[in-house]
This record gives sequence, structure tokens and C-alpha cells, in this order.
Amino acid sequence: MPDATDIAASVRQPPSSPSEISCQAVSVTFASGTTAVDDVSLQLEAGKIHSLIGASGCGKTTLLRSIAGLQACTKGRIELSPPAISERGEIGFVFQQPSLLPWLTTVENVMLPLELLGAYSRDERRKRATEILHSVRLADAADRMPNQLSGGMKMRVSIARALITRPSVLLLDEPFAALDDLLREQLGQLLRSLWNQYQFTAVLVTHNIAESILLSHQIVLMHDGKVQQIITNSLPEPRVRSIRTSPEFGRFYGQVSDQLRATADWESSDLDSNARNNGPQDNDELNNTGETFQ
Ligand SMILES: Nc1ncnc2c1ncn2[C@@H]1O[C@H](COP(=O)(O)OP(=O)(O)OP(=O)(O)O)[C@@H](O)[C@H]1O
Repeated sequence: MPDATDIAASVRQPPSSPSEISCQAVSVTFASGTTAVDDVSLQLEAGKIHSLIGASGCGKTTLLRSIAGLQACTKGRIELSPPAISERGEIGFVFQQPSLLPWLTTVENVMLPLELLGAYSRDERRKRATEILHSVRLADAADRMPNQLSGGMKMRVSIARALITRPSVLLLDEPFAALDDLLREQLGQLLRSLWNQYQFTAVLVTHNIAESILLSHQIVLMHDGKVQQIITNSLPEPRVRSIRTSPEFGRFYGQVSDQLRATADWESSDLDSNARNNGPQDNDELNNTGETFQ
């Protein structure tokens, strides 16, 4: 474990390049006996966005927490190359709840990780936080308290806070699940532009098929703690909104949707057969919202 001086010094270095994440035969079994992750081997390419998608309880969050080092693996190992260490702010984590400290202003919340790491002077921390607030388009809200922010603004602060240490890996656990569909889409596009600007490897847990296709380069489908399928998403860049109406998007949508349905607990006839057969381009509602798997 690096000491405090090493940590502060390392944060002052230029940000490291994005890390590749290698999960080798990883299993996580809790004391209750539940095996949440079951012999998962996975290679997540550096500098790309990867989605983990699958039904509720299939082990997505547990795998994400294991990558972050927040959850020990019972078997197997996870390697990040170049290495990234949470304690040095090299792995950013965005939770579903923004959980900002209510007694700090927006900019102070964003500065907090640097403060905890003892990195930079207070002025430099504020300068860096202000720059990131610009990137998430919240510069005007720097001095507001969290209770003066909307849900979407709070999430943008939470993302800014995760990026302030310039992590080489950004892990996001259903960050947009509590937001309405339009906001969700806007924040997805913001995540894409931040990824362009800051160049990290991202792993995004989501229940939303359209979101996983629009945002990520690789879609990892999980079922019962296992990786069921890995889909490389070759949709062109940039991922502008109009891609949602392209035949390629529809094909990927059908592929992910069919695979998830094949292992879902409920009958596929409970869902809109039009969406299943034709993908989202022929379905106004899906075009607007994206189908979610719970
Ligand atoms: N700390 C824990 N102790 C015991 N069991 C746990 C713990 N955390 C998760 N589990 C169990 O492990 C399994 C996988 O949970 P996990 O949260 O990883 O799934 P998930 O795919 O992220 O689900 P969701 O989409 O609903 O968030 C579930 O059966 C869950 O109940």
C-alpha cells in the first residue's frame, strides 16, 4: 500500500494511459453462499467503453466492485495494465446515487478526492475542479449547494468528482437509472464527450439495451454470474443520436434483446413482439426510451 506522500506525488504526475482490464477465472461467493460472479474470464480493451448488461441479480455490480478493488475475488484474479490503484485515484467510481456531501458546495464536492489524497494546493484543486465543471457544463453552478441542484446536475457533479483525479479507469454502476429518458440520453452523450476528452477505459453497468449499444464498444451480456456473450459493437463513430434509426443499430438491438430474452425468467410474449422482431427503429416508444431489463 503506497504511503500518503507517494500518493500525493503520484497524483501530480500526468494522467496515466487508459488501462486494459483482464478478469481471469474470477468468482465471488458471499458468506451467505451466493455465488454472484462465477468463473468469469474477460478482456476489456484499454481506452474503450464496455457495458455490462443482464437481468437483475446476474452479478454486474459485484463484478464492477471487484474490478474497483471494493470486493475481493474468492477465486481468480483481476489485472489492470498499466496498473491502476483506487487509493491513488486511478480508478473512478460513479454510483447510481450521486451521494454529494450536503455541507459542501458543488466545486468543493468535486475537489474532495484531491483533498483526501493531499494532492496540490487548495487553489490548484479549485482550478482543476472548475475546469472539470466546465466539461460537465456546470461551471455556473460551482458555488451552489447540492440541495440547489437537480438530479441530473447532481449526477454530473458526481461524474466530475470521479474524473478529478484523471483516472485511467472509470466504473459506472447504473449512473442514469434514476433519471428521465431525455436526461438519460443527454448524460449518455456527455459521458461520450468526457471519454473523448479524458481518454479512460469505462465499464458501464446498465439495464438499458439502447444505452449499451449507443455508448459502448463492447457489450458483455451476463446471466447467473457468468458471461453469456460478448458483442463487439462496430457502429460508426461518433455515436450521434440518429444512429438509433440505422439498420445496424436495429441489428445490434435485436441481437442483445434476443439473447437477454432467451435467458429471462419471464415469457418473451410479455413484451412487445414488434420490438423483438424489428428492433427499435420501428417502434416509437422504444426510440424514445430504450427498453430496459430489470
Ligand atoms: N453483499 C452481499 N452479500 C450477499 N449476497 C449479495 C451481496 N451483494 C450481492 N449479493 C447477491 O449477489 C447476486 C448478484 O448481485 P449483484 O448486485 O451483483 O447483481 P446485479 O446484476 O448488479 O443486480 P441489479 O441489476 O439488480 O443491481 C444477487 O443474488 C445478490 O442478491
